[in-house]
Amino acid sequence: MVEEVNNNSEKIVVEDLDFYYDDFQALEDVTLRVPPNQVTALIGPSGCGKSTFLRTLNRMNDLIEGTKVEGTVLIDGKDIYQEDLDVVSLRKRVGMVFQEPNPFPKSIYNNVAYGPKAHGIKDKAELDEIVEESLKRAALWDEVNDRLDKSAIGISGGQQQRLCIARALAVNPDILLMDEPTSALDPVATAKIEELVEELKKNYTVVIVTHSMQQAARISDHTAFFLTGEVVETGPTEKIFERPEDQRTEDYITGRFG
Ligand SMILES: Nc1ncnc2c1ncn2[C@@H]1O[C@H](COP(=O)(O)OP(=O)(O)OP(=O)(O)O)[C@@H](O)[C@H]1O
Repeated sequence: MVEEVNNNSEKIVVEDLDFYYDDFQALEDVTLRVPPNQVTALIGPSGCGKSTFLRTLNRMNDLIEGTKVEGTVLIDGKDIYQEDLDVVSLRKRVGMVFQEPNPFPKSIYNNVAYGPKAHGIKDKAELDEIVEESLKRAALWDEVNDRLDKSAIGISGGQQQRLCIARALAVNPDILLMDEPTSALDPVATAKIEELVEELKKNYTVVIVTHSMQQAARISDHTAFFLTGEVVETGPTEKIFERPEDQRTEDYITGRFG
């Protein structure tokens, strides 16, 4: 089912996307629109292609040998799979946060400053400002501003995950991809990340994979339900959860399978 949309208002437009790991087809004919400054949740049973799909949005799958993509992914109307596209700047614009917090074994400051430095920013005052602003946006500044030179490995898992979010924000993306960002966290740390996601959508377009339907219902505006590599249904989260059109969506959200 394809939702009626106004193309001009879409941040990401995916049309007829197929994806292969060698001979195995992991995504089939995926068509999906992601609206700007909203949270879009990808839900569905394990192995249905959510993470694979997420990684097609910043070409992270290119790093896996033997993979093949067919179809179209437009970001702000531009095809991100066109041959001469600069993948480094694509990944700068489309940041990513993973399931396990994965800070670098460096100081808190250098975790956040790493990306801007790699992109050529050398001025200390400018870096200081980026680090502070990114940590504030990731709702971590108040907890770590007195120990920026301490190792990122010494902070809690929830703080590490917010640090990874700050690290992604430091290179000024406009889209943030989150692959089950709370699955390794306790309920308190999870609640903080969920609150943060709500806040982030004011400035960023967020696409989040989650195993938790409660989480999708709490924090997303749009939801796409994936099943064996296909998008079965997509639409406003409230509609998907309260009035799904496809029986398979209903079965999944009511816990009848998956
Ligand atoms: N690097 C890879 N090489 C080969 N097959 C892969 C690879 N990564 C994923 N797959 C396969 O592609 C399919 C989709 O996997 P994917 O991780 O995208 O699903 P998912 O919905 O995100 O699952 P989960 O919720 O368990 O993370 C699965 O059958 C998986 O085994």
